[in-house]
Amino acid sequence: MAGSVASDDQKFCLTEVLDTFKLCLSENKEVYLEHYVAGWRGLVKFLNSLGSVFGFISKDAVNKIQVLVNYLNGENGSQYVTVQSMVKYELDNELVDLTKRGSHPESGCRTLLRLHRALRWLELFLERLRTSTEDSKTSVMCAESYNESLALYHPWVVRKAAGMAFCVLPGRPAFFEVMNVGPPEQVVAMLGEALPLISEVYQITEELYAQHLLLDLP
Ligand SMILES: CCCCCCCC/C=C\CCCCCCCC(=O)N[C@@H](COP(=O)(O)O)[C@H](O)/C=C/CCCCCCCCCCCCC
Repeated sequence: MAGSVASDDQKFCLTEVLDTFKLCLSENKEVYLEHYVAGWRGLVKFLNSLGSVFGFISKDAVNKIQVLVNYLNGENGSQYVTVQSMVKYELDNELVDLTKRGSHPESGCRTLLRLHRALRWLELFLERLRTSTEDSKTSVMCAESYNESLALYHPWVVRKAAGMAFCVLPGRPAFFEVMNVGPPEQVVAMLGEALPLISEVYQITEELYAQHLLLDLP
């Protein structure tokens, strides 16, 4: 099975990812960047356990996570505690390329936007997984979710490569096993718990970006 090659510290566990997404929201519904990137790190572990064909996707996600981690650990790290404070800081200090790529090609705002769009893919995919039946195909669920979300922002060549990678996704039983939660009923229950959290983080970020006209950052 694809997941068995992962060493223990690299082994994915959906429960851990769920825990990080639980920590993402502050009392006043701000999104903590530290936990947001930790959630993505957990998901990348899962992706890596599916094999090297997903390497180009994993690499892009890791690069983007690293950009945000560098901001968090950098001299202005206190401005990057929440997505809300990051947006305010970068906009107030003109650190975002708003219409075309220029002197800030890797702003926190545009980098997070790419992961934010991927979070929508995740939400759609997990909902399909949750409501799927034993004979549902993960490749089809993944492709449909991708076409409704991330694909809208990707050029043909990326869409093509992603489509080819989806074809080698393991079937639903093996996929559920890699999720490392337990029997299918437990996976479905866990997904039911995870989805509202992921949706809330997505919605809050979406509204913040819409309010500041940041949804189309180059
Ligand atoms: C809970 C268990 C089940 C779900 C586990 C899912 C694990 C997924 C982990 C990571 C997902 C990858 C996130 C990819 C972020 C892509 C960001 C992006 O759009 N990047 C493109 C644009 O970047 P810039 O050029 O503007 O800097 C970049 O061009 C992308 C390149 C790579 C291709 C991205 C394809 C994304 C497909 C997402 C589906 C992943 C398939 C996972 C299969 C389970």
